[in-house]
Amino acid sequence: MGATKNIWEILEAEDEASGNVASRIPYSSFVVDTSLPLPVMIPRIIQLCKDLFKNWRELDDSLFSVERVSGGITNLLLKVSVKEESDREVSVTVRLYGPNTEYVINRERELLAIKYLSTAGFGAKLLGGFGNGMVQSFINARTLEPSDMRQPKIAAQIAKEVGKFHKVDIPGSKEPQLWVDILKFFEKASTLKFEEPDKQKLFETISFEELHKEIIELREFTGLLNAPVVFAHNDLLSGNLMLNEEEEKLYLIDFEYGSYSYRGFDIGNHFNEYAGYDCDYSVYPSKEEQYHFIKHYLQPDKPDEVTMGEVESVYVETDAYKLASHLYWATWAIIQARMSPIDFDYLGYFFLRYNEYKKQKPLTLSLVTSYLSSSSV
Ligand SMILES: Nc1ncnc2c1ncn2[C@@H]1O[C@H](COP(=O)(O)OP(=O)(O)OP(=O)(O)O)[C@@H](O)[C@H]1O
Repeated sequence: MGATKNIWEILEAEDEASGNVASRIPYSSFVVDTSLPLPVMIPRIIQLCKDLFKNWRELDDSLFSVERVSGGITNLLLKVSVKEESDREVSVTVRLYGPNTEYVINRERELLAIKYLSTAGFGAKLLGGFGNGMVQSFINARTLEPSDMRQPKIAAQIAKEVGKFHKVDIPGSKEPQLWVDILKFFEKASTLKFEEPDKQKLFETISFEELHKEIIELREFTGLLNAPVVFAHNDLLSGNLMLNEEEEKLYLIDFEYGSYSYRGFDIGNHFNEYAGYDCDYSVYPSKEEQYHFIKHYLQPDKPDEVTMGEVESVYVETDAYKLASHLYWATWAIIQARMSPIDFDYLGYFFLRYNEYKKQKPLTLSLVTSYLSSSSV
């Protein structure tokens, strides 16, 4: 928890140095025990909100209502609504970090990203921080389902928003983190021990030597593309896309995995997510659907004027880095299988992603090789 506080101190110092004190985000050292049942937790959440926001301090607890927001598998997300006046209700979300999430999420990187991305108009506004979580604005929109993402109009909206997101400048190092993160996951995953004998047995069937070789080879191979590096979301699954149809406004949310990375990774990873948690890769977008997305990504106002050369280069990068996305989430899943309190078959998920990686690899290698030999990359 101390580490989280340090990050807030750094952000505060940055604001002070840049004279940006007016927009300073309140921080409370309050910690909410995530194992508490919701009725016991509610008064603590109200107390936390009062501690953070001065204008709520004098309000009676009966003016607050707290409910669980469904959908999150990593964190506990609550909606707090406050009747500030008889005709004015304000809602915020309170996110409590899930136990052990620090093994796969760099909170410092996440907070920096939220700060700059929310200023650039992406995601929910950051309103406050506390010992084991943060408070953000509540977004009035529906969360997408995997099947929504391939609807041409929605796909174009997503592509356009991702294109804008990739243009945001986040201060600090611009070194791509993809392989650093995959290797970090690998180091942790390869040294785990499971208490449950069944899980340990299944874990022992994983060849870490082979997995390591695949990671290094794919890093070398994708490196040949010299692919552009952007600040990438890295987790563009349907649950992280919210759409307000009336306002035609699409929100990219949840920047937990955001980092500088290859644009093809963000797009290939998004396409892999058409398959949902069931990993039905038969629904991976067709070449035509990918071109539609890529054209809107590259030129939202005049998608038909994008040159085929530009479309083809993003298409090839996407296909190459979709393999990296399988390796990323496969190694991540091994750690989750050991660390996450969530009842999900993470080891099964590892095998689904790794097997798909092996299945797709020959086709992708031949696509990239013929692209490289026909162009002067
Ligand atoms: N600011 C917000 N306003 C309204 N709803 C939100 C907000 N943030 C998240 N949600 C809803 O909560 C769900 C889970 O949020 P989020 O993805 O941030 O949590 P998570 O625990 O990191 O989940 P996962 O691990 O599945 O990505 C979203 O799919 C969305 O439906």
